[in-house]
Amino acid sequence: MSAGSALELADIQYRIGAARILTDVSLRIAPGEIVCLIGPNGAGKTTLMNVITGTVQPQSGSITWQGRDVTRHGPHHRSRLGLGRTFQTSYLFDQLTLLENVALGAGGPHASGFRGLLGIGANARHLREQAGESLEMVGLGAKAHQRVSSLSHAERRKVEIAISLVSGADMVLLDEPMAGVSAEDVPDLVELIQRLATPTTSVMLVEHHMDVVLQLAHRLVVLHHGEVLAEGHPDDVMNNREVQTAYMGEEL
Ligand SMILES: Nc1ncnc2c1ncn2[C@@H]1O[C@H](COP(=O)(O)OP(=O)(O)OP(=O)(O)O)[C@@H](O)[C@H]1O
Repeated sequence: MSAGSALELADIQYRIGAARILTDVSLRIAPGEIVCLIGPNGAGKTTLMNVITGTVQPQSGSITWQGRDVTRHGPHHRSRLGLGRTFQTSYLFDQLTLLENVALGAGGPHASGFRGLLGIGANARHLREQAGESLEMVGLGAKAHQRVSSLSHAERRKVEIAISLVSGADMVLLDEPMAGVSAEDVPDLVELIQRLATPTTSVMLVEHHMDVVLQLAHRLVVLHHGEVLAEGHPDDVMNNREVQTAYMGEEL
């Protein structure tokens, strides 16, 4: 692995039948970096996020996380190693409170999460305290005991981010975090995502709203037909003629 990389993908190939979904994808993400993955519809962005979390297994290529080869590790194992999960569709439990959702998410949907939720076991109080702190961090401390069903889209996103924080992720993966979020809530969520990136925590996100992308990204990676078309500083990438051509007819 190259010095300074938290995550490194090398020559990822992923096919479904004869369809080449990802071809020769290589990229590196440094600790503390915010990387935005962009590209036209169907470019392979969500699939690439799934390759990183381990829900999709590439036919070849390697994934190195903090110096360890995790290519054959499943999603739970990667999550335990601090490689966070993606959230595209909301999976929160509407009838549970924010605190219960975060406590459940903290331990994963298995043993420690359920014990935290039910208040069973020595770790339960600790887990609920952590969940409370995490909700404070995302600005939802005052709503900890409300049901998730009462929240706006933006607040749901924040709960998901709180879960990511409490599970100790060193990389937070966000798939379209602004989807469904009303315009007035966007600045707040942008600011929260900026705060997620610390010297040890990186953020990778897929986002279609270019104004959000340009506020957040330290670096852009452009996927097109499953290949990396360009990567680098946002200004350079946006001025790249190949990128502009790839986006013809698409929202840029
Ligand atoms: N299970 C599947 N079976 C067949 N084709 C699939 C499957 N999953 C993804 N694809 C195809 O792989 C390609 C990449 O899909 P993916 O969802 O990763 O793109 P995307 O860049 O995230 O798109 P969008 O911006 O529309 O969300 C698309 O052509 C899609 O139709």
